[in-house]
Amino acid sequence: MAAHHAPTMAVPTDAQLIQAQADLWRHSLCYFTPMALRCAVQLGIPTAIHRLGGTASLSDLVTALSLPPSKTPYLGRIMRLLVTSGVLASHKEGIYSLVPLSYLLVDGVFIDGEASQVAIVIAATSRHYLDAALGLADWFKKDVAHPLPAPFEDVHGVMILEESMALLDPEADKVIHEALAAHDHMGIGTILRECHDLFKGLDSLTDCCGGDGTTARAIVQAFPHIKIHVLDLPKVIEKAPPSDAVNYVAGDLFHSIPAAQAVMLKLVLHFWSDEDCINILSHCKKAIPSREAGGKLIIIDIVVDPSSSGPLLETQLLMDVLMLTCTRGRQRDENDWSSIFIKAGFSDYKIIKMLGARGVIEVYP
Ligand SMILES: C[S@@+](CC[C@H](N)C(=O)[O-])C[C@H]1O[C@@H](n2cnc3c(N)ncnc32)[C@H](O)[C@@H]1O
Repeated sequence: MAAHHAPTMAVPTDAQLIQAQADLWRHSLCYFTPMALRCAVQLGIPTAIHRLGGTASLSDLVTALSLPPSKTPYLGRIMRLLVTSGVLASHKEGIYSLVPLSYLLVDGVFIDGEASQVAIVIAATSRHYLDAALGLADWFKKDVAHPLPAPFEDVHGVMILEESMALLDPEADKVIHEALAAHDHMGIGTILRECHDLFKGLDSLTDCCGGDGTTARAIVQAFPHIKIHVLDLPKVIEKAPPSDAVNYVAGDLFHSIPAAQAVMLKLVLHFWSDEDCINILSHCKKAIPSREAGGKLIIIDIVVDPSSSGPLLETQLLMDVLMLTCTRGRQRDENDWSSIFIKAGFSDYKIIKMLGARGVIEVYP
């Protein structure tokens, strides 16, 4: 018979139990916040508020969005949750306005290029993501041989961002790609303003997995003397807008990376396992000169800061569980980064700046 161990925690007091139950309700139901956000985006609420001059009452919104007037009180309840969770503001009872977050959900918003983040909301709250997350417990119980498929692959039988996903559900695949583009396009303007020295003095740069070249074109606009190569898969390069300013290279980062003084990996490594990252980083090392000759890698990715707390750490951890659920990659803290740099043969690195949840890291051969 199993030995009976005394519980290590004392029975909570009544006050603690009451609080615990309320907390449990919140933790079990807080998925309604992203659902309300999805609803607001699908109805076009941020765009409507913007077009109405920045503030709107419920009846303004019902009219602007051609909703049945009978739905007005129900809409008010969704709006109340969105205000409480910081997605919208309401400085005067019944009047709603945008906050920076909801400004990013206005159609056609332009900040250093197209900046709408609507696709991220739609992809992150899609059935494909939710079904993958619902499969987590079953995935944990399976003892599968390496390479371990992500829960997304386990549930859907296809890999996210691969051709197989496009064949399974072209519409969902399109949404996921749009979300990725929205995610990637944000930020280079800020990086150029906040980390100007990052590119100063470089004569050439390879943007490894540089997508359609949006980032590279922004860099070359700010630093016209830098010769930039953009490496990505042939299917991506084929669709990239023509540009005299950048040299597009269709290829595979596991095979060869165009030589340059610096190689940049922006939002790339979180997608790959440590083993793959070490392989990628070793290829990058071959593409750059010595540290004395100015050789370096520029990595822009989340740097989880376990010593922080609150919403920023929670965001980083949610992004990590997203990676766990949908990819074979992960988000890394400084120790994790340092370990893969050393294993790939680099001698040193420096976190140049943290920009929100992301860090800008220079890695030296
Ligand atoms: C998350 S996106 C990063 C885009 C870009 N760095 C940015 O920040 O805008 C990842 C990119 O990696 C590319 N990619 C995936 N596997 C690749 C491979 N084996 N070789 C080259 N590029 C690859 C994808 O096509 C995609 O454009």
